[in-house]
Amino acid sequence: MPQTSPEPVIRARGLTKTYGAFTAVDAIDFDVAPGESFGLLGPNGAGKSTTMRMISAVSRRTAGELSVLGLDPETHGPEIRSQLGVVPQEDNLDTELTARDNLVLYGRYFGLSRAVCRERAEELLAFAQLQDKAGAKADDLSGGMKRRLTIARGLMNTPQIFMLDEPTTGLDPQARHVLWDRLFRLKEQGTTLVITTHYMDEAEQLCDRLIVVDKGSIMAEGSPAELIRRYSSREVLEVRFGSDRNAAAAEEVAAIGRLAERVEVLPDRLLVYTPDGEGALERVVERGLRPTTSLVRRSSLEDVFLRLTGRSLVD
Ligand SMILES: Nc1ncnc2c1ncn2[C@@H]1O[C@H](COP(=O)(O)OP(=O)(O)OP(=O)(O)O)[C@@H](O)[C@H]1O
Repeated sequence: MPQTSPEPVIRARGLTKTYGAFTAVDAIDFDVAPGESFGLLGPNGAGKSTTMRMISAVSRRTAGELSVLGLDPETHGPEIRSQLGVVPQEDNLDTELTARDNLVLYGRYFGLSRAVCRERAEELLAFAQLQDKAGAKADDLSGGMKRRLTIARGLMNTPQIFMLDEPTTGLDPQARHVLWDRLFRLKEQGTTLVITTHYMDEAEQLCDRLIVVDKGSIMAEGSPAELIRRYSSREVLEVRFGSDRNAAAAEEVAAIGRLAERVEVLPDRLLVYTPDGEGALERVVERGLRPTTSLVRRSSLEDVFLRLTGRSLVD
């Protein structure tokens, strides 16, 4: 029997948003399958939040088609919003309320009974590892805890699609890992996740598939591994020669035959894209070039972004 792919839970065709003469989202096409963890990866201003707001039925599209759970956000905003969980870029908790009351009150907005809200709040406090903070004012929680509480709050209505705008921006590495672990659990439970991020490692950790967006357009689409395969080499040799020597060294490195698929010159180092980083380093050294430091690593989404846009995504 031919395999039929499931109906997408989000379908965008020619989706566009303009603000006056400025085009923030420029005719983008994408589908999100049920249970998928889908990412929008791009720098600040790429149009990620604007796209999220159109999906969440809080901002109207200017042109194109958009369907969320089979419904048009233009005409079915309330129905769509009741099925979505939303974690905005900035935490907007009620700072004077306790962690528990933030959850209960939010559940009440969705028309859930007080008893259901209380039960669900306890479950989600446990999920967010905040049981011992249940009675603490939201304002007194750390940044990572506030973020976990915002995530718990977004799950109060047991959403079919969970939308997270830059979930870990501003958090320290440990807090980010705790949060990734929680999101990974949701993914395992089959919740569809839509995540925007400008962190490559976050996209690699959490997303089954992603679109790389820049200036309102989609530059590439695929799984992290596919994108790396398609747009980068297997390994990258990073060499530094000192800032005044990098450009000259780049020409010499590029001149070494069959050494590299591509050489990128960054202000502080050269990136040599090659199937064999150690071998490439040996040949650089054989040529009498003496880098001050060298490092061989696997290609990452950062390399994909650099290839696609000519710019580095790191702020
Ligand atoms: N209400 C608005 N009026 C005018 N321009 C806007 C408005 N909202 C967003 N923009 C512009 O649209 C572009 C895309 O913004 P958007 O917030 O979607 O980007 P982003 O990729 O989410 O980046 P960030 O992570 O900084 O939010 C930006 O140039 C932004 O200044």
